[in-house]
Amino acid sequence: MEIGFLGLGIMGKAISVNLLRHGFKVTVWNRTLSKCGELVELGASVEETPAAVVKKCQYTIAMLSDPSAALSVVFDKGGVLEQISSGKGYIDMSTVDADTASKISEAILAKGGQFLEAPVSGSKKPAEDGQLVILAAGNEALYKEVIPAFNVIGKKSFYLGQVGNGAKMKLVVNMIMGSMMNAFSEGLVLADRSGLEPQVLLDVLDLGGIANPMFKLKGPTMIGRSYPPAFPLKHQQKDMRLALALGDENAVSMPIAAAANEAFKKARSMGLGDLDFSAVHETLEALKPPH
Ligand SMILES: NC(=O)C1=CN([C@@H]2O[C@H](COP(=O)(O)OP(=O)(O)OC[C@H]3O[C@@H](n4cnc5c(N)ncnc54)[C@H](OP(=O)(O)O)[C@@H]3O)[C@@H](O)[C@H]2O)C=CC1
Ligand SMILES: O=CCCC(=O)O
Repeated sequence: MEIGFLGLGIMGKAISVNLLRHGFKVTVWNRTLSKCGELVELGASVEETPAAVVKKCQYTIAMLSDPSAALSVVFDKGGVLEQISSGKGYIDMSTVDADTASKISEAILAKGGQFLEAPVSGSKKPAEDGQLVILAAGNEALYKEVIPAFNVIGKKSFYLGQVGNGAKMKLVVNMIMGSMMNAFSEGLVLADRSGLEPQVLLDVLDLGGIANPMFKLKGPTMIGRSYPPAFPLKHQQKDMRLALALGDENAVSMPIAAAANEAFKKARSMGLGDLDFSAVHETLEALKPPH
């Protein structure tokens, strides 16, 4: 199966490498074209525009930063719409809102193409290891056709029905995750300031009912105040913002998510947007060195 891949950031690169490793032919494009070099060394082909990738491949996957990037790659000059046609499938794995997914879907369908949104749960390491959770919605026939690729990319795929449901599910999950990360940060600081060993707190948490892979993975680096980016904080804040807008549309009050969003915004204002989202820890006053 020949797959086109648009967007070689943290996730796009990891997913493309994994597809190549499993014998898929992959043709890549990235806005900053120089980032394609590493993939070429591993056997990928490169094209100079998203349109050229779509022209060459029956199926094209995109993994882009946010709604504006996802729209630009489809609608701008040299974009996906110029070459999408009957018999071609476009699969957008970027985390966006339901409106963005619907706009893209309508445009692709109007050109005779097939569309699937397929945001993912899981970060850099699960992407490298093919252990993502895929939240697909849209054209069910296309979903079935690309299952061989999804089986390599993820450990489980969900088909969620109409376009928009994938985006909504992903935003709900990340809203919970962003809120948890803030509570966890406060807990680490509270333990430290009240004379407890944060590492012992991690051990206690890991044995109880709120044990989870995120605390286990991020806890030790947060204690060391190191935040190498796996999931960039600017993207987590984008997801909180989009989840809050979904809450707004549905009249769901979300005071905890709103507070978490403020903390991520504050972290961005401190210049921490490109670090891992666990860097929200740095917003806590108690962590800062005394003046
Ligand atoms: N990292 C993670 O753990 C996870 C991320 N996600 C989601 O996946 C998506 C990608 O995340 P991630 O790989 O971490 O992000 P990165 O910031 O590492 O990569 C973003 C990608 O989008 C491209 N891009 C940005 N703006 C534009 C634009 N205007 N036009 C064309 N391309 C553009 C970048 O190109 P360039 O190289 O030129 O800047 C790059 O390829 C996001 O929606 C994120 O929320 C989902 C699950 C986990
Ligand atoms: O959108 C990013 C999700 C990160 C994760 O699930 O660990």
